[in-house]
Amino acid sequence: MESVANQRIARVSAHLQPPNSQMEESCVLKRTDCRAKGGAPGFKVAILGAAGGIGQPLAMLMKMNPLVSVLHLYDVVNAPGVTADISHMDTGAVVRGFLGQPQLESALIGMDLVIIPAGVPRKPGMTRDDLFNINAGIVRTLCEGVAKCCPNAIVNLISNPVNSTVPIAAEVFKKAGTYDPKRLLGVTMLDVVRANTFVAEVLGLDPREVDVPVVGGHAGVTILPLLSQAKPPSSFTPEETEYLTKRIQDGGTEAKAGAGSATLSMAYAAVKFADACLRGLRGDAGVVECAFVASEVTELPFFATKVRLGRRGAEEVYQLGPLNEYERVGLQKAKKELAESIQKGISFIRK
Ligand SMILES: NC(=O)c1ccc[n+]([C@@H]2O[C@H](COP(=O)([O-])OP(=O)(O)OC[C@H]3O[C@@H](n4cnc5c(N)ncnc54)[C@H](O)[C@@H]3O)[C@@H](O)[C@H]2O)c1
Ligand SMILES: O=C(O)C[C@H](O)C(=O)O
Repeated sequence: MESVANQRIARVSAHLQPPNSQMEESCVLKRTDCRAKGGAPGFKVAILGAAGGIGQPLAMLMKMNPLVSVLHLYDVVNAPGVTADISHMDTGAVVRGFLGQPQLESALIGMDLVIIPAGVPRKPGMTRDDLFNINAGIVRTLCEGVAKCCPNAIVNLISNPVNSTVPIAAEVFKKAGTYDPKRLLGVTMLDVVRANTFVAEVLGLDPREVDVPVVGGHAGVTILPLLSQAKPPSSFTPEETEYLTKRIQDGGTEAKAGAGSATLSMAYAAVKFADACLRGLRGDAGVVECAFVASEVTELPFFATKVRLGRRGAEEVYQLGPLNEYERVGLQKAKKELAESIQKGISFIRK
Protein backbone atom coordinates (compact mmCIF):
# COMPACT_ATOMS: atom_id res chain seq x y z
CA MET A 1 0.00 0.00 0.00
CA GLU A 2 1.30 3.49 -0.87
CA SER A 3 2.42 5.47 2.19
CA VAL A 4 0.82 8.82 3.06
CA ALA A 5 4.22 10.48 2.45
CA ASN A 6 4.42 9.01 -1.06
CA GLN A 7 0.92 10.17 -1.83
CA ARG A 8 1.86 13.72 -0.79
CA ILE A 9 5.00 13.65 -2.93
CA ALA A 10 2.96 12.42 -5.89
CA ARG A 11 0.49 15.26 -5.41
CA VAL A 12 3.22 17.93 -5.13
CA SER A 13 5.10 16.62 -8.17
CA ALA A 14 1.87 16.86 -10.14
CA HIS A 15 2.11 20.64 -9.74
CA LEU A 16 5.65 20.55 -11.11
CA GLN A 17 4.56 19.09 -14.43
CA PRO A 18 4.36 21.54 -17.30
CA PRO A 19 0.70 22.54 -17.79
CA ASN A 20 0.43 20.82 -21.12
CA SER A 21 -1.90 17.92 -21.78
CA GLN A 22 0.93 15.99 -23.46
CA MET A 23 2.83 15.86 -20.19
CA GLU A 24 -0.02 15.09 -17.82
CA GLU A 25 -0.16 11.35 -18.22
CA SER A 26 1.81 10.60 -15.06
CA CYS A 27 0.13 13.33 -12.96
CA VAL A 28 -2.08 12.55 -10.00
CA LEU A 29 -3.78 15.94 -10.25
CA LYS A 30 -4.65 16.73 -13.86
CA ARG A 31 -4.80 20.23 -15.26
CA THR A 32 -8.51 19.81 -15.85
CA ASP A 33 -8.94 19.17 -12.12
CA CYS A 34 -7.48 22.55 -11.28
CA ARG A 35 -9.72 25.47 -10.57
CA ALA A 36 -7.84 28.10 -12.60
CA LYS A 37 -9.81 28.32 -15.86
CA GLY A 38 -8.95 31.86 -16.86
CA GLY A 39 -12.32 33.20 -15.77
CA ALA A 40 -10.90 36.40 -14.28
CA PRO A 41 -11.76 39.64 -16.09
CA GLY A 42 -9.24 40.59 -18.74
CA PHE A 43 -8.24 39.84 -22.29
CA LYS A 44 -7.16 36.63 -23.97
CA VAL A 45 -3.82 36.98 -25.71
CA ALA A 46 -1.90 34.51 -27.90
CA ILE A 47 1.79 34.76 -28.77
CA LEU A 48 2.81 32.83 -31.90
CA GLY A 49 6.54 32.16 -31.85
CA ALA A 50 6.54 32.28 -28.04
CA ALA A 51 9.69 30.16 -27.54
CA GLY A 52 11.95 32.48 -29.54
CA GLY A 53 14.35 35.26 -28.63
CA ILE A 54 11.54 37.82 -28.60
CA GLY A 55 8.78 35.37 -27.72
CA GLN A 56 10.14 34.35 -24.31
CA PRO A 57 10.67 37.78 -22.73
CA LEU A 58 7.46 38.94 -24.42
CA ALA A 59 5.57 36.05 -22.82
CA MET A 60 7.09 36.91 -19.44
CA LEU A 61 6.10 40.56 -19.69
CA MET A 62 2.58 39.75 -20.91
CA LYS A 63 2.16 37.37 -17.94
CA MET A 64 2.86 40.43 -15.78
CA ASN A 65 0.24 42.56 -17.53
CA PRO A 66 -2.87 42.95 -15.35
CA LEU A 67 -5.07 43.40 -18.44
CA VAL A 68 -4.36 39.80 -19.53
CA SER A 69 -6.48 36.97 -18.09
CA VAL A 70 -5.42 34.15 -20.44
CA LEU A 71 -2.08 33.82 -22.22
CA HIS A 72 -1.63 31.19 -24.95
CA LEU A 73 1.96 30.40 -25.95
CA TYR A 74 2.37 28.72 -29.35
CA ASP A 75 5.56 27.65 -31.11
CA VAL A 76 6.80 24.81 -33.28
CA VAL A 77 9.50 24.05 -30.67
CA ASN A 78 9.91 24.22 -26.87
CA ALA A 79 6.45 25.66 -26.13
CA PRO A 80 5.74 23.26 -23.22
CA GLY A 81 8.93 24.12 -21.34
CA VAL A 82 8.56 27.87 -21.81
CA THR A 83 4.91 27.59 -20.75
CA ALA A 84 5.80 25.69 -17.60
CA ASP A 85 8.44 28.25 -16.69
CA ILE A 86 6.21 31.29 -17.28
CA SER A 87 3.20 29.64 -15.61
CA HIS A 88 5.04 29.56 -12.26
CA MET A 89 4.92 33.37 -12.04
CA ASP A 90 2.35 34.32 -9.39
CA THR A 91 0.53 36.86 -11.54
CA GLY A 92 -3.10 36.70 -12.64
CA ALA A 93 -3.02 35.37 -16.20
CA VAL A 94 -3.61 31.67 -16.78
CA VAL A 95 -0.94 30.34 -19.19
CA ARG A 96 -1.41 27.49 -21.66
CA GLY A 97 1.12 26.05 -24.10
CA PHE A 98 0.56 24.79 -27.64
CA LEU A 99 3.15 22.91 -29.69
CA GLY A 100 3.20 22.58 -33.46
CA GLN A 101 0.74 23.02 -36.29
CA PRO A 102 -1.87 20.51 -35.00
CA GLN A 103 -2.34 22.72 -31.91
CA LEU A 104 -2.45 26.07 -33.72
CA GLU A 105 -6.25 26.24 -33.84
CA SER A 106 -6.62 25.46 -30.13
CA ALA A 107 -4.09 28.20 -29.42
CA LEU A 108 -6.14 30.76 -31.34
CA ILE A 109 -9.79 30.05 -30.52
CA GLY A 110 -11.34 32.91 -28.56
CA MET A 111 -8.34 35.22 -28.58
CA ASP A 112 -8.78 39.02 -28.38
CA LEU A 113 -5.18 39.85 -29.35
CA VAL A 114 -2.68 37.77 -31.33
CA ILE A 115 0.99 38.83 -31.24
CA ILE A 116 3.21 37.27 -33.93
CA PRO A 117 7.01 37.27 -33.49
CA ALA A 118 7.36 33.88 -35.31
CA GLY A 119 10.03 33.53 -37.95
CA VAL A 120 13.73 33.80 -38.58
CA PRO A 121 15.74 36.88 -37.54
CA ARG A 122 18.55 38.59 -39.49
CA LYS A 123 22.14 37.39 -39.31
CA PRO A 124 25.07 39.79 -39.87
CA GLY A 125 25.11 41.17 -43.39
CA MET A 126 21.45 40.40 -44.11
CA THR A 127 18.69 42.91 -44.81
CA ARG A 128 15.20 42.39 -43.43
CA ASP A 129 14.07 41.65 -46.97
CA ASP A 130 16.44 38.64 -47.01
CA LEU A 131 14.04 37.05 -44.49
CA PHE A 132 11.11 37.24 -46.89
CA ASN A 133 11.40 33.75 -48.40
CA ILE A 134 11.08 31.96 -45.04
CA ASN A 135 8.93 34.35 -43.03
CA ALA A 136 6.32 35.01 -45.74
CA GLY A 137 5.16 31.38 -45.60
CA ILE A 138 5.19 31.30 -41.79
CA VAL A 139 3.08 34.47 -41.57
CA ARG A 140 0.65 33.15 -44.21
CA THR A 141 0.05 29.91 -42.28
CA LEU A 142 -0.39 31.66 -38.95
CA CYS A 143 -2.76 34.25 -40.40
CA GLU A 144 -4.85 31.53 -42.03
CA GLY A 145 -5.25 30.16 -38.50
CA VAL A 146 -6.26 33.59 -37.18
CA ALA A 147 -8.83 34.00 -39.99
CA LYS A 148 -10.37 30.65 -39.12
CA CYS A 149 -10.28 30.70 -35.32
CA CYS A 150 -10.35 34.32 -34.10
CA PRO A 151 -11.27 36.54 -37.07
CA ASN A 152 -12.15 39.44 -34.78
CA ALA A 153 -8.84 39.45 -32.91
CA ILE A 154 -6.45 42.39 -33.13
CA VAL A 155 -3.21 41.18 -34.77
CA ASN A 156 0.18 42.69 -33.83
CA LEU A 157 2.64 41.56 -36.51
CA ILE A 158 6.33 41.65 -35.52
CA SER A 159 7.86 39.14 -37.99
CA ASN A 160 10.15 40.77 -40.55
CA PRO A 161 10.10 42.18 -43.13
CA VAL A 162 7.13 44.02 -41.57
CA ASN A 163 6.79 46.17 -44.73
CA SER A 164 5.87 42.96 -46.59
CA THR A 165 4.42 40.67 -43.90
CA VAL A 166 1.59 43.12 -43.09
CA PRO A 167 0.43 43.17 -46.77
CA ILE A 168 0.71 39.35 -46.76
CA ALA A 169 -1.52 39.13 -43.70
CA ALA A 170 -4.01 41.55 -45.26
CA GLU A 171 -4.22 39.41 -48.42
CA VAL A 172 -4.72 36.22 -46.37
CA PHE A 173 -7.57 37.86 -44.45
CA LYS A 174 -9.12 39.23 -47.68
CA LYS A 175 -9.05 35.74 -49.20
CA ALA A 176 -10.76 34.36 -46.10
CA GLY A 177 -13.33 37.18 -46.15
CA THR A 178 -12.34 38.35 -42.65
CA TYR A 179 -10.19 41.41 -43.42
CA ASP A 180 -10.73 44.39 -41.16
CA PRO A 181 -7.92 46.91 -41.81
CA LYS A 182 -8.37 48.40 -38.34
CA ARG A 183 -7.41 45.12 -36.68
CA LEU A 184 -4.12 44.45 -38.48
CA LEU A 185 -1.16 46.39 -37.07
CA GLY A 186 2.51 46.06 -38.02
CA VAL A 187 4.61 46.70 -34.92
CA THR A 188 7.00 49.63 -35.44
CA MET A 189 7.09 50.54 -31.76
CA LEU A 190 10.79 49.63 -31.43
CA ASP A 191 11.64 52.49 -33.79
CA VAL A 192 9.76 54.90 -31.53
CA VAL A 193 11.37 53.43 -28.40
CA ARG A 194 14.82 53.85 -29.99
CA ALA A 195 14.03 57.36 -31.21
CA ASN A 196 12.89 58.43 -27.73
CA THR A 197 16.04 56.96 -26.16
CA PHE A 198 18.55 58.38 -28.66
CA VAL A 199 16.92 61.83 -28.73
CA ALA A 200 16.87 61.90 -24.91
CA GLU A 201 20.60 61.11 -24.91
CA VAL A 202 21.35 64.03 -27.26
CA LEU A 203 19.13 66.47 -25.35
CA GLY A 204 20.18 65.27 -21.89
CA LEU A 205 16.58 64.34 -20.96
CA ASP A 206 14.88 61.37 -19.34
CA PRO A 207 13.61 59.18 -22.25
CA ARG A 208 10.23 58.94 -20.52
CA GLU A 209 9.76 62.67 -21.15
CA VAL A 210 10.42 62.31 -24.88
CA ASP A 211 7.99 61.34 -27.65
CA VAL A 212 9.19 61.14 -31.26
CA PRO A 213 6.80 60.02 -34.01
CA VAL A 214 8.43 57.57 -36.44
CA VAL A 215 6.55 57.10 -39.71
CA GLY A 216 6.89 55.18 -42.99
CA GLY A 217 7.81 51.54 -42.42
CA HIS A 218 10.22 49.28 -40.59
CA ALA A 219 13.42 48.84 -42.65
CA GLY A 220 16.35 51.15 -43.44
CA VAL A 221 15.29 54.39 -45.13
CA THR A 222 11.61 53.54 -44.71
CA ILE A 223 12.08 54.29 -40.99
CA LEU A 224 11.49 58.05 -40.90
CA PRO A 225 11.75 59.77 -37.51
CA LEU A 226 9.97 63.13 -37.44
CA LEU A 227 12.36 65.05 -35.20
CA SER A 228 10.59 68.30 -36.06
CA GLN A 229 7.54 66.92 -34.20
CA ALA A 230 9.44 65.63 -31.16
CA LYS A 231 8.01 66.36 -27.75
CA PRO A 232 9.17 68.34 -25.90
CA PRO A 233 9.62 70.68 -28.89
CA SER A 234 13.36 70.81 -29.61
CA SER A 235 15.65 72.11 -32.28
CA PHE A 236 18.46 69.98 -33.71
CA THR A 237 21.54 71.01 -35.67
CA PRO A 238 21.91 69.46 -39.15
CA GLU A 239 24.63 67.18 -37.69
CA GLU A 240 22.35 66.06 -34.85
CA THR A 241 19.51 65.44 -37.29
CA GLU A 242 21.72 63.32 -39.54
CA TYR A 243 23.23 61.41 -36.59
CA LEU A 244 19.85 60.69 -34.97
CA THR A 245 18.05 59.74 -38.17
CA LYS A 246 20.80 57.31 -39.20
CA ARG A 247 21.10 55.82 -35.71
CA ILE A 248 17.34 55.22 -35.50
CA GLN A 249 17.28 53.70 -39.01
CA ASP A 250 20.25 51.42 -38.19
CA GLY A 251 19.15 50.57 -34.66
CA GLY A 252 18.40 46.99 -35.65
CA THR A 253 22.01 46.49 -36.74
CA GLU A 254 23.38 48.20 -33.63
CA ALA A 255 21.34 45.93 -31.34
CA LYS A 256 23.32 42.82 -30.39
CA ALA A 257 26.30 44.47 -32.18
CA GLY A 258 25.55 42.65 -35.40
CA ALA A 259 25.50 39.20 -33.77
CA GLY A 260 21.77 38.66 -34.03
CA SER A 261 18.76 40.89 -33.83
CA ALA A 262 17.06 42.78 -31.03
CA THR A 263 15.07 40.58 -28.71
CA LEU A 264 14.89 42.23 -25.28
CA SER A 265 14.21 45.81 -26.38
CA MET A 266 11.78 44.34 -28.95
CA ALA A 267 9.92 42.40 -26.27
CA TYR A 268 9.68 45.64 -24.25
CA ALA A 269 8.41 47.53 -27.31
CA ALA A 270 5.95 44.75 -28.21
CA VAL A 271 4.50 44.80 -24.71
CA LYS A 272 4.26 48.59 -24.72
CA PHE A 273 2.33 48.36 -27.97
CA ALA A 274 0.18 45.36 -26.95
CA ASP A 275 -0.73 47.13 -23.71
CA ALA A 276 -1.85 50.16 -25.74
CA CYS A 277 -4.00 47.87 -27.93
CA LEU A 278 -5.57 46.28 -24.83
CA ARG A 279 -6.28 49.68 -23.27
CA GLY A 280 -7.91 50.66 -26.56
CA LEU A 281 -9.99 47.45 -26.53
CA ARG A 282 -11.05 48.27 -22.95
CA GLY A 283 -12.38 51.60 -24.19
CA ASP A 284 -9.74 53.93 -22.74
CA ALA A 285 -9.74 57.32 -24.45
CA GLY A 286 -6.74 58.95 -26.11
CA VAL A 287 -4.55 55.86 -26.69
CA VAL A 288 -2.25 56.89 -29.56
CA GLU A 289 0.83 55.04 -30.87
CA CYS A 290 2.66 54.65 -34.18
CA ALA A 291 1.96 51.51 -36.25
CA PHE A 292 2.23 50.24 -39.83
CA VAL A 293 -1.40 50.01 -40.97
CA ALA A 294 -3.69 50.24 -43.98
CA SER A 295 -3.61 53.95 -44.72
CA GLU A 296 -4.73 56.77 -46.99
CA VAL A 297 -2.14 59.19 -45.63
CA THR A 298 0.03 58.72 -48.74
CA GLU A 299 -0.66 57.07 -52.10
CA LEU A 300 0.64 53.77 -50.64
CA PRO A 301 -1.86 51.22 -49.29
CA PHE A 302 0.10 50.78 -46.04
CA PHE A 303 2.08 53.33 -44.07
CA ALA A 304 3.18 53.85 -40.47
CA THR A 305 1.87 56.91 -38.68
CA LYS A 306 0.28 57.65 -35.35
CA VAL A 307 -3.02 55.82 -34.91
CA ARG A 308 -5.71 56.07 -32.24
CA LEU A 309 -6.38 52.67 -30.69
CA GLY A 310 -9.91 51.83 -29.62
CA ARG A 311 -12.39 48.98 -29.23
CA ARG A 312 -12.13 48.13 -32.95
CA GLY A 313 -8.34 48.50 -33.27
CA ALA A 314 -6.76 51.40 -35.18
CA GLU A 315 -9.92 53.52 -35.24
CA GLU A 316 -8.24 56.65 -36.55
CA VAL A 317 -5.12 57.01 -38.71
CA TYR A 318 -3.50 60.41 -38.25
CA GLN A 319 -2.01 62.55 -41.02
CA LEU A 320 1.73 63.18 -41.18
CA GLY A 321 1.56 66.78 -39.99
CA PRO A 322 4.04 69.46 -41.09
CA LEU A 323 7.44 68.14 -42.28
CA ASN A 324 10.68 70.06 -42.68
CA GLU A 325 12.79 69.85 -45.86
CA TYR A 326 15.02 67.04 -44.50
CA GLU A 327 11.92 64.97 -43.66
CA ARG A 328 10.28 65.69 -47.05
CA VAL A 329 13.35 64.28 -48.82
CA GLY A 330 13.35 61.29 -46.46
CA LEU A 331 9.66 60.70 -47.17
CA GLN A 332 10.27 60.37 -50.92
CA LYS A 333 13.05 57.79 -50.33
CA ALA A 334 10.90 55.90 -47.84
CA LYS A 335 7.90 55.74 -50.19
CA LYS A 336 10.01 54.40 -53.09
CA GLU A 337 11.33 51.44 -51.08
CA LEU A 338 8.02 50.87 -49.30
CA ALA A 339 6.09 50.61 -52.57
CA GLU A 340 8.27 47.69 -53.68
CA SER A 341 8.13 45.87 -50.33
CA ILE A 342 4.35 46.21 -50.12
CA GLN A 343 3.90 44.94 -53.69
CA LYS A 344 6.18 41.98 -52.98
CA GLY A 345 3.96 40.96 -50.06
CA ILE A 346 0.73 41.35 -52.03
CA SER A 347 2.12 39.35 -54.99
CA PHE A 348 3.21 36.51 -52.69
CA ILE A 349 -0.44 35.71 -51.96
CA ARG A 350 -2.05 36.78 -55.25
CA LYS A 351 0.44 35.01 -57.55
N1 LIG B 1 9.10 44.43 -35.84
C1 LIG B 1 10.23 44.63 -35.22
O1 LIG B 1 10.55 45.74 -34.78
C2 LIG B 1 11.18 43.48 -34.99
C3 LIG B 1 12.23 43.62 -34.05
C4 LIG B 1 13.08 42.54 -33.83
C5 LIG B 1 12.87 41.35 -34.52
N2 LIG B 1 11.85 41.25 -35.41
C6 LIG B 1 11.60 40.01 -36.14
O2 LIG B 1 10.93 39.10 -35.28
C7 LIG B 1 11.16 37.76 -35.75
C8 LIG B 1 11.57 36.86 -34.60
O3 LIG B 1 12.83 37.24 -34.10
P1 LIG B 1 13.51 36.38 -32.90
O4 LIG B 1 14.80 37.05 -32.60
O5 LIG B 1 12.53 36.14 -31.82
O6 LIG B 1 13.79 35.00 -33.67
P2 LIG B 1 13.99 33.55 -33.01
O7 LIG B 1 14.52 32.66 -34.07
O8 LIG B 1 14.75 33.66 -31.74
O9 LIG B 1 12.51 33.11 -32.64
C9 LIG B 1 11.54 32.86 -33.61
C10 LIG B 1 10.60 31.80 -33.08
O10 LIG B 1 9.62 31.57 -34.10
C11 LIG B 1 9.37 30.19 -34.07
N3 LIG B 1 8.74 29.75 -35.31
C12 LIG B 1 9.31 29.49 -36.50
N4 LIG B 1 8.37 29.07 -37.37
C13 LIG B 1 7.20 29.10 -36.72
C14 LIG B 1 5.87 28.77 -37.07
N5 LIG B 1 5.55 28.34 -38.29
N6 LIG B 1 4.91 28.92 -36.14
C15 LIG B 1 5.21 29.36 -34.89
N7 LIG B 1 6.45 29.66 -34.50
C16 LIG B 1 7.42 29.53 -35.40
C17 LIG B 1 10.73 29.53 -33.84
O11 LIG B 1 10.59 28.19 -33.40
C18 LIG B 1 11.31 30.46 -32.80
O12 LIG B 1 11.00 30.02 -31.49
C19 LIG B 1 12.21 37.90 -36.85
O13 LIG B 1 11.58 37.86 -38.11
C20 LIG B 1 12.82 39.26 -36.59
O14 LIG B 1 13.40 39.81 -37.72
C21 LIG B 1 11.01 42.29 -35.65
O1 LIG C 1 16.98 44.64 -37.40
C1 LIG C 1 16.37 43.58 -37.38
O2 LIG C 1 16.56 42.69 -38.22
C2 LIG C 1 15.38 43.30 -36.29
C3 LIG C 1 14.41 44.40 -36.08
O3 LIG C 1 13.70 44.71 -37.21
C4 LIG C 1 15.01 45.60 -35.44
O4 LIG C 1 14.72 46.74 -35.87
O5 LIG C 1 15.76 45.45 -34.46
